[in-house]
Amino acid sequence: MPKVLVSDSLSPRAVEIFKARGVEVDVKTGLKPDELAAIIGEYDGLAIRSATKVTKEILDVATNLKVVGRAGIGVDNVDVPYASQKGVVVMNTPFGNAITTAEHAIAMMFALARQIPQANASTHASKWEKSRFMGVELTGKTLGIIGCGNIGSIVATRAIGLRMKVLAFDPFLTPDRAVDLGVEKVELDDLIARADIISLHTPLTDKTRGILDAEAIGRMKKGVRIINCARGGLIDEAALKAALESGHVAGAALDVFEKEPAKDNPLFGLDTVVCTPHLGASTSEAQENVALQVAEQISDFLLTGAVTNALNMPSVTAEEAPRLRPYMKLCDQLGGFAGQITETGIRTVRIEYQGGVAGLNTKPLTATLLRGLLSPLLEAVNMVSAPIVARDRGIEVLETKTETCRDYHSLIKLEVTTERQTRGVEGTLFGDALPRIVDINGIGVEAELGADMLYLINDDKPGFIGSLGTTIGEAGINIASFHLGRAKEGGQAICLLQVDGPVPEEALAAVSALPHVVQAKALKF
Ligand SMILES: NC(=O)C1=CN([C@@H]2O[C@H](COP(=O)(O)OP(=O)(O)OC[C@H]3O[C@@H](n4cnc5c(N)ncnc54)[C@H](O)[C@@H]3O)[C@@H](O)[C@H]2O)C=CC1
Ligand SMILES: O=C(O)CCC(=O)C(=O)O
Repeated sequence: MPKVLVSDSLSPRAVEIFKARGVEVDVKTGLKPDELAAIIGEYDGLAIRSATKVTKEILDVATNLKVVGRAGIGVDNVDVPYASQKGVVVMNTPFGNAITTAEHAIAMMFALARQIPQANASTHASKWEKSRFMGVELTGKTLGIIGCGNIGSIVATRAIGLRMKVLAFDPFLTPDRAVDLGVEKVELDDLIARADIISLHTPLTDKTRGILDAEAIGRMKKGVRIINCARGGLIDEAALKAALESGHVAGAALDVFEKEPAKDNPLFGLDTVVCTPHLGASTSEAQENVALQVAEQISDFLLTGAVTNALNMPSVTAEEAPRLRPYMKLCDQLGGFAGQITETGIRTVRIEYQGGVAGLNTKPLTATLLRGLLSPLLEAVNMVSAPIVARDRGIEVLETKTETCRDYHSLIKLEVTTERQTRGVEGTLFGDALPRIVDINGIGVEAELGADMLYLINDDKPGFIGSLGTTIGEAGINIASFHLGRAKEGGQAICLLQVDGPVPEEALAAVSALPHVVQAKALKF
């Protein structure tokens, strides 16, 4: 039974779901990094919010970990590239808390416009300062949204409902989507110069870090108000403080801070600043949504192999997973075969899916082929990291799909071009379940791959098979199955032998030394 750790406070629904799905679950919140490191090795899955930091150090000792599920959107508390290297799938729940967070941004906008928190504190203090809290009306004001994805676009539609004019800066926002939303798509400089209120809704990346720095703030309208319910590092806090103190910025509403938990921050104590402790996602509805989703996603992955909302792996639905499984086995074998007979640097990998398989989700199949191909050549490559490793090494991966297939229901062709040559291997499924290699370098075979194989390229000469059998027999190796193929009579031939155990080096050397042998390799699957 797979075992999951819930290390941040999640709705109890998550635990109920894990248990109902047959996943063992422990809840241990508030762990220090060394405490998490001491126990993480026991778990197959980890369910988190933002408090747990899934660092390199944690991933290095997470020897059984297969999946990290973030009950929420931002995964900046997870070292995703390193998790990919380690083969750990990282998932989030991209929609579960979007409405709630957008509503928080709108609430912050009202809080700023009418100074509600300050007026509330003053009234509680029996001051009745009616003339101190002169607000601004939102109707007719211009809201500039930076990052118009899930949350930004919900904020936009709510703001339009408030009769505001909405500008959006987002390089990935299409003009059609902007029209559908009713926003004006603009460049950042334009937004900064025109907005009365600016609300941030981008992830924190190298490009967005400090997107509102001293220079950007300096170019804003005097009296601008700024809302940040996304991530702390998006605003230069020192620059914001200076602009608030000079009166250039009239107010800021911040849910997120450069350093969290924010117990001590340069902006604390300023009368023009409204703060909440990263509450954007904190409604019972959103927490229920994300807990439920993350528990389902983690359980699906651990129990069925279905992949939903992963940041570092192609999606596989629960329906697809059982159909893909035999093809994944075939891809593993095709990739592993090609990888083990490849000796020089790979330049190009061509994958062709023919027939029925072309209609399936082939992304996980390609990831499996690449894993199989690269595993014999590189250490610790897995399905998650293989496509990244291939790209980083400049290996061109070309994928084509053809719905027709001449001889089989489905055929997967893998062709690998190295510095020296191009080699190909093709495979199919018998009875929709049993992987078979049907072609190696243009020579037809029909081979089932076992754990230990002996692969030979030889000249097609009389007596060769006999001498091969004798040599192998003398080495004490039992042959389980024997597959032959040749290009033409007397031409180049291949032998693929399934043997009962690893082929010792001396036996391989004896086979290699036989007359007519061009190449001999011991393969493992
Ligand atoms: N305060 C809180 O509790 C919460 C905060 N968040 C934060 O909100 C962020 C946004 O969430 P979603 O809208 O769901 O994400 P999303 O991925 O749907 O939208 C983000 C948008 O930012 C855009 N973007 C990326 N780089 C940009 C750049 N350089 N300039 C302008 N736009 C850029 C993207 O194209 C995308 O449309 C999350 O990354 C997370 O950090 C999310 C949930 C709760
Ligand atoms: O889990 C939380 O409270 C924070 C939510 C958040 O920041 C996110 O989903 O990105």
